Amino acid sequence: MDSSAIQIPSRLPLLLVNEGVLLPGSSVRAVVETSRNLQLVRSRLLRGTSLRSTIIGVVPNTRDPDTEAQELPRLHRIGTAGIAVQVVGSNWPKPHYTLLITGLCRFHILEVLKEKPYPVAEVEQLDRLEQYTNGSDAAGELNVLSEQFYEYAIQVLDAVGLEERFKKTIPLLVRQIEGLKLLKKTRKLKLDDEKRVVTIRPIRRNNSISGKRFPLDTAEEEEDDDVDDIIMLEKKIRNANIPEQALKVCMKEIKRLKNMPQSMPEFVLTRNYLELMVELPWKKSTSDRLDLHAARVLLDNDHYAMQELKKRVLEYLAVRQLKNNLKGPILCFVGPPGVGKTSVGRSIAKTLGREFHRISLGGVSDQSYIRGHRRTYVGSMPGRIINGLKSVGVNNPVFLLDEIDKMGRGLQGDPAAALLEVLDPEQNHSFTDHYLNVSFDLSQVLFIATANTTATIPPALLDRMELIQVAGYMQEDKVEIALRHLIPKQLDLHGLTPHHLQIPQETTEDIISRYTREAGVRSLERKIAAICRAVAVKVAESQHRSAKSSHLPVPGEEGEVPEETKDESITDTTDLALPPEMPIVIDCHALKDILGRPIYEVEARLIS
Ligand SMILES: Nc1ncnc2c1ncn2[C@@H]1O[C@H](COP(=O)(O)OP(=O)(O)OP(=O)(O)O)[C@@H](O)[C@H]1O
Repeated sequence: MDSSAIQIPSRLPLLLVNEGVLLPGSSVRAVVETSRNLQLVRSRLLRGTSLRSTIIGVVPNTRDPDTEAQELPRLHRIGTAGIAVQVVGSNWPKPHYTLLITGLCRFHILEVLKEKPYPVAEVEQLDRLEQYTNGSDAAGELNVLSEQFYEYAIQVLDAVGLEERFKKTIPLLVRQIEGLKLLKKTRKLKLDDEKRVVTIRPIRRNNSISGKRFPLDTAEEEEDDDVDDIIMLEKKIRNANIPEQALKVCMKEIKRLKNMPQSMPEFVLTRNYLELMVELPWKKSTSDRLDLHAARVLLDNDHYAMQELKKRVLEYLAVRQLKNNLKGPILCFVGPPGVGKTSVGRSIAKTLGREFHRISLGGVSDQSYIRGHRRTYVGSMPGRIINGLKSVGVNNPVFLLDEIDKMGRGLQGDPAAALLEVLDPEQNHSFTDHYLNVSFDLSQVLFIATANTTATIPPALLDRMELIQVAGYMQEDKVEIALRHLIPKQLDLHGLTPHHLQIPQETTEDIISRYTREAGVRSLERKIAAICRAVAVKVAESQHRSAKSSHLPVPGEEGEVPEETKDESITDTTDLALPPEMPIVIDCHALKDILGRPIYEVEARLIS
C-alpha cells in the first residue's frame, strides 16, 4: 500500500446491507432495520462526533435478508469502507434509519473481532483512496451500470485490480449498448407524434420510429407522457386569458419545467403553480342582475325586518345600476351573533346573480392566510382570497369576510395589514398574493364584512368600511322570523312538511321566552331543529308501521296464515289503532317533553 494514500481505520464496524452494493466513489441509500445495524447507527453514527467514527464498513449481506438470525451470517469477505454522509430516522411503518453512504475504498476482512451488538472486523485496505476520490469517469460509469445488476455488482466489488474490474464490466457495457441500440430501432412512432414535433426536446423525435412496442421503453414512454402533459399545460396557459405580465411568468416557468427532471420535487411544485394559474378566473365574470324591484322582493323574502340594512343594500345596488364600475364602499354589518349578517351577505350575492364565498377570519393571526406563502416555503399555498377565486371560478364574486373583528396579530405578520390592500379600491386592482407572485385584479370582487363589535377592528381597516348596524330582535320580530323563515327552513331540512308538524305561535313565543336568551335567533333555530328531529323519529316510525301493515294478510285468507304469524299480526293491528295523529301539534306539554324543563321559567312567570 502506498504511504501517500489515505488510510482507513484498521478496525471497522460492519453494516450488512441487503440491497445494493456500495462501490468506491458511488453513493447508496441503505435502509437500516435489523437490530444489529440499528445498534451500529446508534452507537457509531449518532453518538460519534469525529469524522473517523462515521467511516463504516459496508458488506453485502448475501444471505436471505428476511431472516434475521441471532448468529452473524457468513460474511462476504470483501466490502467497501464508506462515510455516512446523512442519517435520517423515521418511525413509519416501524423504527428505522436511512443512511446515505459514499464509498471510499475496498477492504478485505481479515478477522471478525466481535459479533455483538454489531460486528467489528480487522480489515485490510485494498484500494488506494485517492484513485477514486479524484473521480475517474470510467469508474463512475461502471458504478452506475453495476447498480442494476446485483450479482455482477458483487463481482465488480470483488475485482480489486483495475484490469480485472474492466474485464468484469466490459460485457455489461456491451450489453447495455446493445440494449440501447435495440431500443432506438424499435421505438414505435406513436399516433400523437404530430404533437411531439413541437416538443422542447427535439431529440425525442429520433427515438420514435414505427414498429413494435418493447417493454424496455416504458420509462421513456412515461417521460414522453410527461412531455405531452407539459405541452397540454402550455396550451391551456395560452388559452386561459391570462394577462400579459402573468403570462410571461407562466411561460418562464414552463421553460424551466421542460428542462427539469420530473423526479425533482420542484417539478411538482412548479406544475401545481401553473395549474393554479390556469384555473384562476383572470377575465371570467358573471353578468350582474341589476333589477331593483326583484332585489327588493328577494331581500324581503329571505329576511324579515332589518329595514335599515335592506335600505342601504338597495341604495348600493341602485348606484351600481347607474354606474357599473362603482369603486367601493365596503359594507360591514355590525351586530350581535345570530342576527342574520352572514345570511344577508348570501342574499345579496343571490340578488346580484353573483357567486358567493365566505372567508372566516375568526382567530386568524397570520397574514399568509390572506396573502399566501412564498413558493420557496415548504408546503406553500395561495392565500384564502386567491383560493376563493379559484373555487368560485369567476373574478366578481361576493366575498364575505366573516368575523373581521376576531382577527389576531401573531408573529407571522398582521393579517389586518394584508386586508388593507385587499379592501382598498385604489390598490386592490393589483393585489399580489405571495404564492402567485403576480398581481391579480380584485376590483370586481364585492367585499362584505361582518363583525360583532367595532372595538377590536384596527382603525385603518375600520376607516375603509361603511358600517351598518344590525340591532338585536324584539320578541315580536323573533316570532315572525320563526314562523316565516326558521320553521319552514327546518321542516325542509328534516324532510318534514306542515302535514307532519305544526308549531303554533304560542309555542313559538314560549320557546323564545322560556328556552332562549339572545339578541339573534340562532339558539331559537337550534330549538326548532331539536323539535323537528324528535318529530322526525315519530313520523319515520309511523311510516314503518304503515309499510308493515300493508303486508298484513287480507281477511278471508287468514286460514292460510301460520298460527304464530297470526298472533303477531293481531298485535300489529292493535298498534295500528294508535298512530300518532298527523300533524303533530307542539303544545306546552310536548315542548316540555322534547326540550326539557324551561330554562328561564321562573323569570318568565314573574314577568307575566
Ligand atoms: N331577519 C331574519 N330573517 C330570516 N332569518 C334570519 C333573520 N335573521 C337571522 N336569520 C337566520 O338566523 C340564522 C343565523 O344567522 P347568521 O348566521 O347570518 O347570523 P350572524 O349574524 O352572521 O351571526 P354571527 O355573528 O354569529 O356570524 C340564519 O339561519 C339566518 O337565516
